[in-house]
Amino acid sequence: MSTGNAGSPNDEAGILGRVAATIESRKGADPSTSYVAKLFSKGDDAILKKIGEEATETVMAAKDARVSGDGAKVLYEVADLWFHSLVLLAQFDLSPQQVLDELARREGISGIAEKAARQDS
Ligand SMILES: N=c1c2ncn([C@@H]3O[C@H](COP(=O)(O)OP(=O)(O)OP(=O)(O)O)[C@@H](O)[C@H]3O)c2ncn1[C@@H]1O[C@H](COP(=O)(O)O)[C@@H](O)[C@H]1O
Repeated sequence: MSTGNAGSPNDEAGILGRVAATIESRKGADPSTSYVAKLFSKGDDAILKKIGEEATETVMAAKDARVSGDGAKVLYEVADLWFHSLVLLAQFDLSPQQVLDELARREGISGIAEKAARQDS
């Protein structure tokens, strides 16, 4: 785990912010030289398809890891999922910082208590 490393060049906000900035810079770039530009050129459905694929591959890697005891593939697949989620956020002009802010807003609020307090629960 990398908690407690705020200020490191690889702290969570740092690396997410840098990759998000690179992704943003690919809007309108040449799809023949950039994977992200290629995804943007294909539009919503192609990006959403990748999210679905990477989520499924994450599930499969976790099931395999329970058998093999090797979690390395889980890390690899979650990185793919997070990366494609960053592309999705950029497609909707949203930023990883906004997701971090939402997590910070929820910090300390029990999921059980939050669900019980919902009007429609
Ligand atoms: N972090 C990533 C990253 N993670 C995964 N991928 C690519 O995501 C693609 C999909 O992975 P898959 O395992 O599903 O491979 P695949 O089945 O061949 O994929 P498809 O061709 O079917 O989409 C692969 O081409 C990976 O190389 C990434 N591509 C780019 N980045 C970051 O985005 C930046 C910009 O990339 P470009 O736009 O390509 O310059 C890079 O500098 C990196 O920081």
